[in-house]
Amino acid sequence: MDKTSKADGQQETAQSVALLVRAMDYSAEKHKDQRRKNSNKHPYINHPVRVARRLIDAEINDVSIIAAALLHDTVEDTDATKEEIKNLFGAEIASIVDEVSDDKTLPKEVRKQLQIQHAPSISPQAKAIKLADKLDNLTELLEKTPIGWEPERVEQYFDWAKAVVDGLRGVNPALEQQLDEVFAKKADAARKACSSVA
Ligand SMILES: Nc1nc2c(ncn2[C@@H]2O[C@H](COP(=O)(O)OP(=O)(O)O)[C@@H](OP(=O)(O)OP(=O)(O)O)[C@H]2O)c(=O)[nH]1
Ligand SMILES: [Mn+2]
Repeated sequence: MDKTSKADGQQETAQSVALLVRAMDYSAEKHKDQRRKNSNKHPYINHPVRVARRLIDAEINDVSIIAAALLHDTVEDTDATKEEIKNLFGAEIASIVDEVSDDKTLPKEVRKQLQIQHAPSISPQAKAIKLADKLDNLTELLEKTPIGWEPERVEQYFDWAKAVVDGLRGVNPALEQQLDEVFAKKADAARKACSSVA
């Protein structure tokens, strides 16, 4: 590698690191008063950071995808707007965040149905984030039930998430395999619960 391309590479790395730190800082600030819904009540920011880490573990290293993963719940769940994300992080990241954001002005039933409907046609970048998001929520759900969720609601979330995930398949075998393991564990737990009743 000659001197110029080495310097270019270092500058690119510095820009990527800066972008990721700015995305993490923005997300932490926006989610600062939110907690996860289960009895651990961990800070909400743990979830977007874990989603980003799950993508890295699945060998997805694209800076725009990782930044969008860190930001993925800001527009849906805080006062962040698509315009602000675009101004701060650029059109590509804003577009991915938009693709993974539910429109919270719509009734819940409609939002959930739209996720199933849209899953097959969103971009591969958005599909990867949604796979990691569902993997994280389902893994947490297997371990601990959110406060106030009856077993029936947990069942419904698993069934709905499976329908969304099936529409997202084809972008990352590692994430899909981990999701299949979670679905298998859930089915196993349900079988055991059934046989202990019988
Ligand atoms: N499993 C789990 N989920 C929790 C917890 N705390 C907060 N959540 C969030 O709750 C959402 C799922 O709950 P729902 O009641 O179905 O969704 P809603 O927020 O859209 O109404 C997920 O949002 P999301 O990330 O936007 O994903 P999704 O709704 O698109 O799946 C998830 O991140 C927790 O302790 N455990
Ligand atoms: Mn999420």
